[in-house]
Amino acid sequence: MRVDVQGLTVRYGEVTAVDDMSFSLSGNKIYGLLGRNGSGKTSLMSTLAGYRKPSGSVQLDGAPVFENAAAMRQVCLVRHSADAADKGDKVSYVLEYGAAWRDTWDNAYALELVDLFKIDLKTKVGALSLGQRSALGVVIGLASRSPLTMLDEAHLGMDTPTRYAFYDALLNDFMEHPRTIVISTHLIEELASLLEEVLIIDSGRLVLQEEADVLRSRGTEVTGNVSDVDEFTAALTVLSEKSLGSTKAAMLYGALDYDQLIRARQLGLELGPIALQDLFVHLTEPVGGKR
Ligand SMILES: Nc1ncnc2c1ncn2[C@@H]1O[C@H](COP(=O)(O)OP(=O)(O)OP(=O)(O)O)[C@@H](O)[C@H]1O
Repeated sequence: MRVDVQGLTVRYGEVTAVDDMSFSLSGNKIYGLLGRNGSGKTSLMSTLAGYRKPSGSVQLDGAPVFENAAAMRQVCLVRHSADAADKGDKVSYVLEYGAAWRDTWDNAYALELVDLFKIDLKTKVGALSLGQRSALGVVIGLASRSPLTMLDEAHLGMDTPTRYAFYDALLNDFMEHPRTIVISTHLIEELASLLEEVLIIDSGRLVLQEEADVLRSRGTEVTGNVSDVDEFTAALTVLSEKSLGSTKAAMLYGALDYDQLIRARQLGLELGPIALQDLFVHLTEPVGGKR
């Protein structure tokens, strides 16, 4: 599903959560929506899902989503820890409701995922742990097979093995059933390898939208002897550094030119792709104000 957003602003009284945002998603990719706390991710996704009237335009496959039942049936937004589900409902009822609402729902797959995440169908939502509630949200999100599926911090409270099971399920199902998936997360490195395109938002504004591989090529990780790395990076933009004994790794922002690549080789430095997380930290406003 294609998504077109034009001049979108979301305000809560004095607070501008989304500030004149415009972008398009060509579709059938896994998109990472990255942004610091309060940057506007949830406000943006709920507007894309048609939950709030947009100031500006939000179109899904060329049609406005707000007050458009047919378009809204094509969308599944899973907020963290399945908080939209009624705590008194049994898991089995939540799945039935999911099935009734979505034409693309795959019930056999939903049951497979419930089994994978070890969720008892007879348990009431309120009796599930935080991680189990999140897993239920993921079951709904994936089994819906919605042409636009948005997962907003869907991993909240999941332990590490469960999160990895979620990432595997997501990737496998996406390969078999390509669709537009938007994931917001603060665990950037864990999900980085799944993301094909990345949108970074900061204070309600789109900072960048780029293919994940292109984004990674905007920086370099340089590893070698502490003194060699220090010499090499002296005049460059260093995003972060890590030292272990006599070895140091520095994350650099900006592409290296030919002479710098030659110098790195002379010094015996190893060059590798930069971590998405370091780029993200660099591109968004630091905690406590401007750099
Ligand atoms: N219902 C609301 N009433 C008033 N202000 C709100 C409301 N919902 C969100 N906001 C404000 O809008 C801004 C964006 O919030 P939003 O939840 O969209 O950000 P987010 O990027 O999803 O944050 P997080 O990563 O912490 O979940 C914040 O300043 C927040 O305080």
